[in-house]
Amino acid sequence: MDDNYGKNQRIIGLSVQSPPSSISAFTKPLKRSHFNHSHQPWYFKHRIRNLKALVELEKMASFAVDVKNVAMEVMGAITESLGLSNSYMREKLEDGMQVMAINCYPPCPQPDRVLGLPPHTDYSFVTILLQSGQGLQVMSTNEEEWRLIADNHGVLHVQVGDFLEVLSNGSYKSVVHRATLNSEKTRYSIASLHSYGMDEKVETAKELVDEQHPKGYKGSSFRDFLKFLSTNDIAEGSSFIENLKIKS
Ligand SMILES: O=C(O)CCC(=O)C(=O)O
Ligand SMILES: [Fe+2]
Repeated sequence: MDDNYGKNQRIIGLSVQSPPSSISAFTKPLKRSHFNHSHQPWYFKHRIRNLKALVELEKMASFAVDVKNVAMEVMGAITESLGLSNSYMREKLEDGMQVMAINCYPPCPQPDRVLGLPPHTDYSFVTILLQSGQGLQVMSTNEEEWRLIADNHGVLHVQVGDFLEVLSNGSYKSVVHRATLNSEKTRYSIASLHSYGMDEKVETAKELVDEQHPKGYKGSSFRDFLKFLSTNDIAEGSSFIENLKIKS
């Protein structure tokens, strides 16, 4: 069987809201997008050529703004749950980055033999995912089994990423997840990953560090993550969060 059959065809749009300027933007695409970086550049070229595509792009932009608002709300509630204020990271997150990954998984005749996306964690504080059908699986907290996330139409799935594990000093754990395939129909997902700006380091909140809870993670930025990506293969099991852990 062709090894790539049914595998994720990923199209990435990056939105950078603070300098240095962006690779490609979704949140205000008609004003300031430049789709010069994509795993499949033909996609955007094709899409922005006609009016219908522009309308779709506008829908995507408005979805991106809505999702960002959800992420802001969720992160406010999470920092509160950690005993920090609701606005603890509001400004940095507001001015930060939102990466939208649109994933397309064509049907596969032997879905048990191939994965759409291999197990990984996301670098983000939170990832918010919309899926067209089920396929996302998360590793249980005891690391013993994969759990399928139900496909409730239109429901947003919120998932903890590496930066939240760092900020919370390990109270929140970055979720290991993967995408599985099915033999019947193409599945789409839109993942929205939220973080600080390119060079803003995420540090463990000092309020969460004491003698019983020593600082467990090195600080890092989105650029540090990109550097890590350039020399490590996440598909082969390299883990950014493992790399940030301070070994005692
Ligand atoms: O398609 C999915 O269900 C997962 C997507 C994902 O994990 C990602 O884009 O990082
Ligand atoms: Fe992911």
